[in-house]
Amino acid sequence: KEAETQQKLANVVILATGGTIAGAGASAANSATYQAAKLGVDKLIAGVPELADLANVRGEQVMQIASESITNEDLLKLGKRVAELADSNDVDGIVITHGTDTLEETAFFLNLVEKTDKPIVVVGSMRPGTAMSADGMLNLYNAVAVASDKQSRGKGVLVTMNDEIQSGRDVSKSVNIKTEAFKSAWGPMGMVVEGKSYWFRLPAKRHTVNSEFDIKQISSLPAVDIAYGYGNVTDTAYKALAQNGAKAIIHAGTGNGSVSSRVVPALQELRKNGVQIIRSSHVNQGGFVLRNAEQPDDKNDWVVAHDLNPQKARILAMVAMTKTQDSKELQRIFWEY
Ligand SMILES: NC(=O)C[C@H](N)C(=O)O
Repeated sequence: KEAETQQKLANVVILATGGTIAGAGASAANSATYQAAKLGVDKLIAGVPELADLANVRGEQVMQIASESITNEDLLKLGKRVAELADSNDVDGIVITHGTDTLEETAFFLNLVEKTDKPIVVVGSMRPGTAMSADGMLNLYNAVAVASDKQSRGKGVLVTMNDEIQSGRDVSKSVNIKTEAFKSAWGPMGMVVEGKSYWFRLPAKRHTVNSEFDIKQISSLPAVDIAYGYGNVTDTAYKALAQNGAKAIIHAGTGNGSVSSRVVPALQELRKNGVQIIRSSHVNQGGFVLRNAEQPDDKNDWVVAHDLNPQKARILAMVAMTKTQDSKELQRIFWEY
């Protein structure tokens, strides 16, 4: 009988990378003061015995770090392991436990480069498992529920936080401390309640199987950095980033991705020297940057990130620049993904 149910259940692999979901604090009152990335994947799985009702779950520790310390090499390592698992016949879905600080970057990266329609779900928590009202257990349970559900196929990389199913492309950590931290300007795709998913919308942008990018073809990512726009800004950071080897600079601009008149000449000069300039917005939710609005992008040969926030624009620029150095191609990619 047991063997029969095991056969019916989906096979889900949990790839653990660290973060607060694997964190531990000194007391149950420590919801914000704790060390991230302490617990191994076996402990995470053992902490939620109900996972066994949803899927045949096994775990792998890919790394053990707080997500603010994730590097491009870590992204590639994780991405390549996800692709190997997605290719194997005995894997139906993949869950990645991850710190929340850069979770949106990893989720978007995987959304761009994994050539599979199998569910890939990235999940974290805002409180460590040792805290009162810890959110990791339920978030993980929901992630495994979504990853083992056939309905989740072909919807791009997903994120399950706070009972919601979000698109890995759109979602962003918009609040810290609170458990309702992850929001998308375009709304969640669905909800998970008691291990069952309820879907309401689909992503309109290219992803996974419809993406022109493939992790198997990517061996390194180019240097792309971000500089912040604010009152009284100077061009120092932009110039320093370029001097340090940045192939593209994401302008985390004010408002519509506007650029201070004190910075414009430096960006025009950098572009002439081959550095791509990509205008995005650092408004907290729902940045929306259009070509030639605020700045003459056609004349300057700059690119706009449209609705992608600066950290997501960095991910797309890196992936795109593994294939093209042409600013018009880059702009096409920014419209399509
Ligand atoms: N809530 C968290 O996971 C935050 C932690 N700093 C991390 O990103 O690893």
